[in-house]
Amino acid sequence: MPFNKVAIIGLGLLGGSIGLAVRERLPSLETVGFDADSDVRSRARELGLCGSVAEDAAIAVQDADLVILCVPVGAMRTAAEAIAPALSPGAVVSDVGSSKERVARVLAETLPDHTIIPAHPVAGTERSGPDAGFASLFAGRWCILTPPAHADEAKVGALMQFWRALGSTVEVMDAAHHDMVLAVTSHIPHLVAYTIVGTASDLEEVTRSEVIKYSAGGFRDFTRIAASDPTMWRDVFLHNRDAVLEMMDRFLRDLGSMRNAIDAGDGEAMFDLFTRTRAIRRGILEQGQDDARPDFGRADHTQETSE
Ligand SMILES: NC(=O)c1ccc[n+]([C@@H]2O[C@H](COP(=O)([O-])OP(=O)(O)OC[C@H]3O[C@@H](n4cnc5c(N)ncnc54)[C@H](O)[C@@H]3O)[C@@H](O)[C@H]2O)c1
Ligand SMILES: O=C(O)C(=O)C[C@]1(C(=O)O)C=C[C@@H](O)C=C1
Repeated sequence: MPFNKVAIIGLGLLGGSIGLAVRERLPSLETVGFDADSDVRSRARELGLCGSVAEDAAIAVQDADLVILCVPVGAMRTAAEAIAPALSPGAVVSDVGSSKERVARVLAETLPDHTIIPAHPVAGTERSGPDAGFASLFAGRWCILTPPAHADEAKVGALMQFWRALGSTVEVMDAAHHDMVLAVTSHIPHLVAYTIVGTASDLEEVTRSEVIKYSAGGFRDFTRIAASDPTMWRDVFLHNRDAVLEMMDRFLRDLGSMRNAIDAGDGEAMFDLFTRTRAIRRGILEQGQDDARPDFGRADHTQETSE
């Protein structure tokens, strides 16, 4: 492994999972963690998420050759400012933020003299906080790196090696392209889930108890997604604004077409779309990519919220 010491800033679902995965898969790699919330730092120590948990971000990154910012995308600047004075000159600074272009810009502005290689492990659950982390989160999942155009290739290769060691399949992508793809595959689906659950709970005829009572099927899947962390997702939509708006306009057009088909009794249009989307689902399953996260439902830490 090309790294000796990794500093993990932010010890929630992502940071905690990285710490646990390193302990399991790269036991010789030293891990130091930090979180801005003192309760999270205490809990991270109890859970052993990292080899040690520092009381200060600057102390955590001292002598680290890899620093991973695992904070909401809106907190990246504050987190980067806090580590700036103590970073080793040769350290690789990365992150796990769900949107990439603006985060990359913020990190480059805040840490102009350092190697920044943004990353996004496309792996998560609706849970957050230090108790949500688990070692197998990244196994068999994609991790997308979005290095700047003239990034040091050896350092990009080292970061790839790190994520592969945690079980991920690594892909390199342009940050703007990443943001467009993730807008449609992750960000808008979350927005749809938040909205449909909100709409259902707002309807006067459908009382909250009925929403819960009849949510055994498709709606229940939406409630899982809609239980995702509000801070994280507010920040994603504030940061990936342009790509989300572009993809949302397309989605709204397509939703409008479906509305027209229903209004006109055009069963053929509906049948065609539903047949096409069913084939997409089958294709995903044939590639061996189920929609369940690794071990989902088999261990306590991955069970649904509120159960
Ligand atoms: N949850 C997911 O499914 C998922 C998946 C992939 C990537 N991500 C990305 O990972 C990042 C972290 O998400 P998470 O799910 O682990 O969130 P989380 O809420 O579980 O953890 C975030 C932690 O960051 C801490 N924090 C906030 N500001 C800080 C600062 N300035 N310095 C130090 N610590 C700070 C918080 O106290 C919290 O403990 C986000 O950028 C998110 O977009 C999330
Ligand atoms: O499965 C879930 O609960 C997730 O929301 C995971 C998910 C996704 O949309 O795929 C959410 C945000 C991330 O940036 C990456 C993964």
